[in-house]
Amino acid sequence: MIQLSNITKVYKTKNGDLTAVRDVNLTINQGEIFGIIGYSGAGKSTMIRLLNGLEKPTTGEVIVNGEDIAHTSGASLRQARQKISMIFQHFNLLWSRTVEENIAFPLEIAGVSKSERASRVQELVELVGLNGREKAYPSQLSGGQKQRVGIARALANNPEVLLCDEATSALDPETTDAILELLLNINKKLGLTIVLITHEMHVIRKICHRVAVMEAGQVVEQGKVLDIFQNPQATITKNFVSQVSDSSETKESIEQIVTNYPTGKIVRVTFVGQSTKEPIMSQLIKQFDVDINILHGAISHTANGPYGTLIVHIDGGKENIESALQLLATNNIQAEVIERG
Ligand SMILES: Nc1ncnc2c1ncn2[C@@H]1O[C@H](COP(=O)(O)OP(=O)(O)OP(=O)(O)O)[C@@H](O)[C@H]1O
Repeated sequence: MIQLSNITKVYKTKNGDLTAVRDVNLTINQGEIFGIIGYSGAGKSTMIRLLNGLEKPTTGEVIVNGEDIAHTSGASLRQARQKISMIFQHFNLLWSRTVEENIAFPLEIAGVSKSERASRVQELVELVGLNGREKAYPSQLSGGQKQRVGIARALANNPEVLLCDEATSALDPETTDAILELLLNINKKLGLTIVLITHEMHVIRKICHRVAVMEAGQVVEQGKVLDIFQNPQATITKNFVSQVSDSSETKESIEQIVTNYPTGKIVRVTFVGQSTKEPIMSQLIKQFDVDINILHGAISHTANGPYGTLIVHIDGGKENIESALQLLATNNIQAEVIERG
């Protein structure tokens, strides 16, 4: 559906060349929700602008729907871009137009007749849950409702790809979840391919099927969201994962236990699928004569399925602890030592 091959983007600035994106290769499949996560300056906005042809790569190819966006211009670029829609952090609504007039705007530009426009707008209003708010102006809407207008407007001309530029970053946590649910429903209902950029791992966990992690213009890690949560490789990915896995209380209790119990190891154990059903902890205690103290436990849900995390303090003889960790590994259970006593 979307193929980025060897993409590099260099901006010419008055201080010299600045490489915003460096040698990126990505494939995004039809109908998937793909997330790009990174801190500020990582190159996410540049990536999204490359996907809709607002920026041209310095080298490389951007294929969307069979069309080489990077090497197309004029009428054929405009035509290709009709199939690529976008929603924004600050909604970018027309403030002097009502909800229904905002949604109708791209239909007017596309030359859709007045009666067709009216029925399409009503369909979209229902799809995004704005019934009864058709005549309201953006200033009379909550942030979540404004983003619903943004989504309806983006879907008006039946795009094949929806790009989301930090679409929930200006919203409170509850509204963020409601908007993410809406995007997930739209993806399922319409089979729409969604590409989103964010700096929040919560967004990735909640709706994305796959994710690419960007740092200093490069994709340092990519894969299925469940795999990335279970077994993050790069340091930056581990930081993002701990954003949603470890509460501040857990961090405090880890610090406390390290002070109080200077021996043993603190280990984050991640269970997926069948492994959640095995009584593995009691097996470790019996078999290796170790003490296990549970510090934190949680089940998290991703678009690929649930996974469970336990943070435990394992104490006992050095060799026994090693053997216990070994047993987890042979059972295909991820165990990461996060602190050594
Ligand atoms: N038009 C431009 N001209 C020059 N440099 C740019 C331009 N756009 C982005 N950059 C630079 O490219 C790098 C990547 O920026 P980009 O906006 O893509 O990152 P980002 O991950 O989206 O960060 P943010 O969330 O802060 O926007 C930054 O160093 C930025 O200053």
